[in-house]
Amino acid sequence: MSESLQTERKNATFNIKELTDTLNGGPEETRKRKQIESLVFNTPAFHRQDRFQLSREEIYDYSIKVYGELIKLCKKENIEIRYDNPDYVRLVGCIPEEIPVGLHVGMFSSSISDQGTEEQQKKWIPLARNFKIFGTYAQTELAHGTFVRGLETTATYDESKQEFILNSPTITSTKWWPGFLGRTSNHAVIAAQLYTKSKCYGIHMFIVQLRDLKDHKPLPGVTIGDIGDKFGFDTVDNGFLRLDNVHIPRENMLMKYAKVTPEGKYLPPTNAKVAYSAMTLIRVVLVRGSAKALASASTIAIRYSAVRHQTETAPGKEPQVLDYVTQQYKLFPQLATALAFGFAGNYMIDTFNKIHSEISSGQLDALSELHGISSGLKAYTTDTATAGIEVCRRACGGHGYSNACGIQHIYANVLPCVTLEGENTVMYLQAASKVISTIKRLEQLRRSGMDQDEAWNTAGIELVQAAKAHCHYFIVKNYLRSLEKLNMTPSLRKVMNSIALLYGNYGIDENAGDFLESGFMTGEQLNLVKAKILQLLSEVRRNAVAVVDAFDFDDKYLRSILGAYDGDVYNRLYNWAKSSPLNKTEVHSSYTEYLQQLLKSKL
Ligand SMILES: CC/C=C\C/C=C\C/C=C\CCCC(=O)SCCNC(=O)CCNC(=O)[C@H](O)C(C)(C)COP(=O)(O)OP(=O)(O)OC[C@H]1O[C@@H](n2cnc3c(N)ncnc32)[C@H](O)[C@@H]1OP(=O)(O)O
Ligand SMILES: Cc1cc2nc3c(=O)[nH]c(=O)nc-3n(C[C@H](O)[C@H](O)[C@H](O)COP(=O)(O)OP(=O)(O)OC[C@H]3O[C@@H](n4cnc5c(N)ncnc54)[C@H](O)[C@@H]3O)c2cc1C
Repeated sequence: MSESLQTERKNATFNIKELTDTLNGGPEETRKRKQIESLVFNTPAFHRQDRFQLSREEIYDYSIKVYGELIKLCKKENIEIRYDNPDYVRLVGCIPEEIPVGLHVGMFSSSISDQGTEEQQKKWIPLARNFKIFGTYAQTELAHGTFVRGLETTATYDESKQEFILNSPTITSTKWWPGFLGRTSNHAVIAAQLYTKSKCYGIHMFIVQLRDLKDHKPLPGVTIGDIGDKFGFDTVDNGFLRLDNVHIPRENMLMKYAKVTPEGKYLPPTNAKVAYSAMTLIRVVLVRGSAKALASASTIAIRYSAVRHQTETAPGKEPQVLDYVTQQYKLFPQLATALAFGFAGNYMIDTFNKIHSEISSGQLDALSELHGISSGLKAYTTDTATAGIEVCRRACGGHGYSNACGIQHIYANVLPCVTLEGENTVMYLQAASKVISTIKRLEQLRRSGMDQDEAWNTAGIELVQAAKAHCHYFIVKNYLRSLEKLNMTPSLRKVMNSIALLYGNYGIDENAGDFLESGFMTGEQLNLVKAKILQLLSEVRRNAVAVVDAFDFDDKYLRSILGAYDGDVYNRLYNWAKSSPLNKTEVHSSYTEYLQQLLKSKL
């Protein structure tokens, strides 16, 4: 155990277990979480030492193995695989890889349970829940992702056969990006333009079988594959799909809201956007996912900064890097942001569950409001978390650039979330639409309108800024309100208040221009904010390691040599480097193949 970390933990002014229980929702929740996590951490199949030395194909193969192990484990422990089952969420939450079950449960199954009729749910949900079929959610196409109404895949109703015929009419209509589509899934919920009696009724969702259940071969009319290597998400076979006259029964259209009768008559839903429900769920999940990712990166960087000593500040005295105010200014706001986003994630899940049950009973009034706040928070938290994770990585210096740091994989897994489930700029504009549309509606009542689209496009930058400010304000307010509601001992509350105040003041300092421009604050007041930040950094310093310990991330989850609990960084780093495949032999074969000839040649 690193002496520095031991000292940090001894100096803490609060009880670490109390904070862990507070963040988990109580000691019983902590016990349940640790019990569930031990199932994963004690199953060797979930952990490969050489995971980051595998080829793309080996990594995919490994992810499918983990998929199978997870399903077996859930069956053995009688844990129902549902995104709204807390034990399942705990279990899948401690597996750091993106694995096929995410899309199958989080989008394929949830689309059917949210938008399928009773009969459709009775037929498909048991098949999905018992993994008799593997599904994904195929909406995005080669040329359209954001503009859902512009998707080109067609589903044309043939009343003589009471079937829909699905087609990819153009190269640009090729489904492109859906996770686990390329090699894994044998079914998909597919978004397509619905045609009946030669009229188009817009985007609707259809269950389509893609592969034979006996030999997994693509069915007739289905062309399918992986889209190739990506920046990250290397366990995921994001795929492409083309459909050539693929016939499905009428009953495969998800018809809880919109319907097509056997005679081909279209019956519209009360709110067409209910078809987008699966996206809203994932946006909600991504808020909490961003918090967890930033908390992981903060844990690694803060522990490492407590272990790392660098540069003499007095003869013979090399301080911990964490004692530099610049290092504190890098890392402590990330720690504060991770906590703030965690509380925002809890709020989002609670709000989603409340509105989701209303929607399930047919009350769709709050659908648009849920969409606005989930879109805005998804954009704001994923943007901020990806930037903050990179700050944490850079704060680790040279070793932060080694895969032994562990932050790279966190970053690579969170980075696509600024795009998937709604490109963030467009998502901000969904939050701004609520704010600005009310103001514009008032303006339009008082005077004749201008060209709305031109005004909207011209004001796009301010709209995004308005949405960001709205989200930031919401997160600060929710953070403080959440702390007020929590029972904490005075020692813990003092620490948590300092961190929350740091988050608020840091946010003002980072956006000083807005506060000055709006006249909300003067330069002198902003100087007070900067002074407050310095004071708060020194307050947080003493407890920073203890606070990240309270996140209670197992070393097997963090997979970080720099951020391991015991802080034995240098020995581990040396052994990790020696185990690199490149060091298998004393002399690499490239010497005899190439270098030796070079040395001998007369060049
Ligand atoms: C359990 C979790 C497991 C795993 C999670 C981890 C990782 C997941 C990994 C990968 C998953 C990735 C999956 C995907 O990426 S799926 C594809 C995602 N694609 C998108 O997000 C597309 C983004 N675009 C849109 O959502 C829409 O096009 C739009 C930008 C919102 C515009 O929609 P459009 O139909 O054109 O709307 P308008 O005609 O402009 O009308 C606006 C009107 O509609 C309301 N609205 C829009 N969307 C929704 C919605 N989802 N819910 C409710 N209401 C919605 C909007 O508020 C507005 O209402 P008004 O009252 O103002 O008219
Ligand atoms: C790792 C990963 C996994 C994915 N998984 C799935 C999946 O499982 N299923 C699925 O269906 N899809 C999936 N996607 C696709 C993803 O949902 C889309 O990429 C995303 O919705 C963005 O759409 P796009 O790619 O068309 O981006 P575009 O919209 O083309 O974005 C390009 C640029 O255009 C700008 N822009 C676009 N529209 C506007 C506008 N109206 N106003 C202002 N600016 C605009 C954007 O801000 C952006 O800067 C995945 C993507 C990734 C990266």
